[in-house]
Amino acid sequence: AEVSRVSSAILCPSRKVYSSSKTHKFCGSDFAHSLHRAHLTHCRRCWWGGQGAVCCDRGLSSEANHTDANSISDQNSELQPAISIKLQKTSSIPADGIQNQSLEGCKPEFDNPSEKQRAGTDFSTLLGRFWKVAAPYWNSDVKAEARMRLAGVLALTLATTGISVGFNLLGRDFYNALASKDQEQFVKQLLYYLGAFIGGIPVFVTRDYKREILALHWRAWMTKHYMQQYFQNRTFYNIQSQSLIDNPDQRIVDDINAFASTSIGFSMALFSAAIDLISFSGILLGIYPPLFAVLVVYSFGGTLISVALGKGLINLNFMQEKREADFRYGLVRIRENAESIAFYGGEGSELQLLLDRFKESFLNYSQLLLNQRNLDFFTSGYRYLIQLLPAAVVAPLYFAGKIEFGVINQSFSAFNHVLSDFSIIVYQFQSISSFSAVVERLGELSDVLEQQNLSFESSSDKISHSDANETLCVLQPRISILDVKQFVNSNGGEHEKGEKGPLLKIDNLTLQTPQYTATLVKNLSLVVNEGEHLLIMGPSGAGKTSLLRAIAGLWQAGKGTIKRYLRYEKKDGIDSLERSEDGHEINGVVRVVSADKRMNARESTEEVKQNRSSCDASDVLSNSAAGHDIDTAQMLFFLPQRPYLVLGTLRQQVLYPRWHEGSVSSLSSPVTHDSPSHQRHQPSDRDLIDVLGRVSLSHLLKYCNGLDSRVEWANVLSLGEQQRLAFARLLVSKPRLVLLDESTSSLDEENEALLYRELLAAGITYISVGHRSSLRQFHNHLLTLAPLDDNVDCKNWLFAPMKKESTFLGSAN
Ligand SMILES: Nc1ncnc2c1ncn2[C@@H]1O[C@H](COP(=O)(O)OP(=O)(O)OP(=O)(O)O)[C@@H](O)[C@H]1O
Repeated sequence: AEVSRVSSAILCPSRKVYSSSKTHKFCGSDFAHSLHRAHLTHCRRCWWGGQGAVCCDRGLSSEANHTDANSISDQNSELQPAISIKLQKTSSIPADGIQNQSLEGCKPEFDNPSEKQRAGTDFSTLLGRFWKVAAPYWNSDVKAEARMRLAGVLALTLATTGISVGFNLLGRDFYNALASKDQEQFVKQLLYYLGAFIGGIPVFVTRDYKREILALHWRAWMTKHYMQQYFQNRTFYNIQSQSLIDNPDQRIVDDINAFASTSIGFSMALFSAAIDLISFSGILLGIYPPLFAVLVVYSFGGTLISVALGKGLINLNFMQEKREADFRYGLVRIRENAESIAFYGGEGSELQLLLDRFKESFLNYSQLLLNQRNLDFFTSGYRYLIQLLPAAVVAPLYFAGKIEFGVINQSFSAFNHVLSDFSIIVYQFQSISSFSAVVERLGELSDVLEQQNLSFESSSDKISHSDANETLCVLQPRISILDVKQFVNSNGGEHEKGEKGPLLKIDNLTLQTPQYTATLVKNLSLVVNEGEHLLIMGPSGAGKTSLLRAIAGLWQAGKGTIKRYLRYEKKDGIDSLERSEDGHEINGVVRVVSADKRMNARESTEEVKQNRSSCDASDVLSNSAAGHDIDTAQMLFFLPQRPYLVLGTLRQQVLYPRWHEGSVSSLSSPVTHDSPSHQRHQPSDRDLIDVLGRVSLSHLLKYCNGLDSRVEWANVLSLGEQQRLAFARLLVSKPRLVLLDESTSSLDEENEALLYRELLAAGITYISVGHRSSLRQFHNHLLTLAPLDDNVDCKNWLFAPMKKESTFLGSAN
């Protein structure tokens, strides 16, 4: 899409309305994204209006060529020069209309990015997208197998064309025998015909079967490929939290399926059309050359008219897919939140919301049907006229006695073949339009996945695009997250006796929301040592959960460093090449910064490549998602307020998220020191039952018939039970550090104390977020966050040791 359409309004409270005056070759979401990255969306308040509004506060450099005196560039911007782009004042949106629409904070992203791009997808973009989506499979590690299958299908298609030509010749002789009342010849031709059917039909059936099989394998490969990218570097999370595209699930399930089967179908149709054209054109030219000329004029005229009539169908099909997916998603949400809705008595509102969604689908489909009807008026006439056309052209020759009756039938058959080859666009226009929508949706998904993984890997945090004279250059500050590998001593001990090393160091951290729209924490520095538990408090919305997100690596917008000392490596395995400049030795422990995020990204890519090599339909489901930093995830655990319960058995609930690997840390081994990943083992039933007992959930075993019973856990368990189950997971996994986000909020004080005691006993260090003052007694330090005041340039946090008002920790230690 063109930027001038997408960002038709760039609006700011203190400035006027701008739009790009020039067409850029960026699609809408790329552009909007780039603006976000460039910190152009820093305003706290902005005005909205028009289509695809992007609000900005600073960042456009003074190099920008403005036609208005009220320059949009911000001389105070820390980030300039960030972007060089030609701008002009737009008159499309009245200023009054805008100023009446003030919103709290900037809207971070388009509501419906896909919808903003609807206007401008041209044929070459579509073709580019098709190539981008289709090509990887044919160049992948399974390319030899894929190409062999394709060659087989092509050979069968060729064979079926040959058989069709044979039928055509047989038909001519058959009708000639009939017309000349030659019974002997007629019976002979009839037998030939039957023989040809018996020999030919299996070839047609086998071709169709092989074609479907090829499409299935292609789909399997693409599904795995897209899912790997979707899970890599937590892209699924970014897509959701930043609303990058709508309904990725539908794109992965339905669109890939449609893409693979339709691509194969169309390719084969085109291939057989080309062969047919060559074979039957000869026959037709041999019968009567003017007939061929009539056919060419007829089919080209028909194609042009159908393209003109049906051009709106592509967009309508695209939107139909989206509307249907939105409607289905709405219903899924009802199922997931049935109880809350029932408690609220929200049926009426939900019904209305869903009906509104369905209405959108209905209206779009009505429009689609209208367009199809108009196209059908034409295509039906086009189809029926060909019943008469060849006979009308050739009949004078027959009446003049220049050709036999069988030739009329032969010309009719050849005409039909050649015409349907020439008219492939007319006949298939509706399928082509829905296929184009599929290509676009998958192209968008592919762009977003690529962009996410690219931005993750980009070492300079600088993304630039160039387009002829226009250059968009974006600076994107991000928090550095360093995973520091620790090497255990040969005696298994990590530190000198009594020494507690750091688990987490935060250095000068400024944290912002993912689209850089708001700053939540400024210049935070703190250290969490092993066994020193931190409580984070502060008013709602101050950024407590967001800080945990940053520590977990989910949010990286901002600056500063977070170092996590969570990974182990055997000391014997030290590779000198792994040591970075930061590597140094403290108290006999070698600490090496060896696994920052970028390195993980490269490792992940390698892993994905390896996984790709073994991709076939059978292992699509068996292979685990690649590209996740398992070691760190193992050592760092996050417990949200509302635990996520998987669809599975009680055993799987407790072992989540590692049950598929069969590798969790030993329940009997000490947590903090000797737990390199290779020493983990699958906990026994006894271990699991024991751990359920420790979190007061033994009753579940009786109530639901053992560890392997399958129940809709999220519906059956109370929120407090779910929170206790989450603690059971924690005790099984035994991470070094756990982030607890109000994860005991639904529990009574007694159970809360019980769970914290278990954590202490297991030697797990924790960082809790909470509002209840009862939590204080379980922690050594308190971090208090306050909402950030933009007008005051000072830190909004206080980090201090907790007063010894309770003896809980002292007695526990
Ligand atoms: N994905 C997001 N994009 C933009 N802003 C967000 C996003 N998620 C949260 N925020 C905003 O960030 C701010 C901090 O949110 P956070 O969840 O960290 O608050 P909190 O201190 O944990 O609040 P509470 O105590 O109510 O849970 C809020 O103003 C919230 O609206």
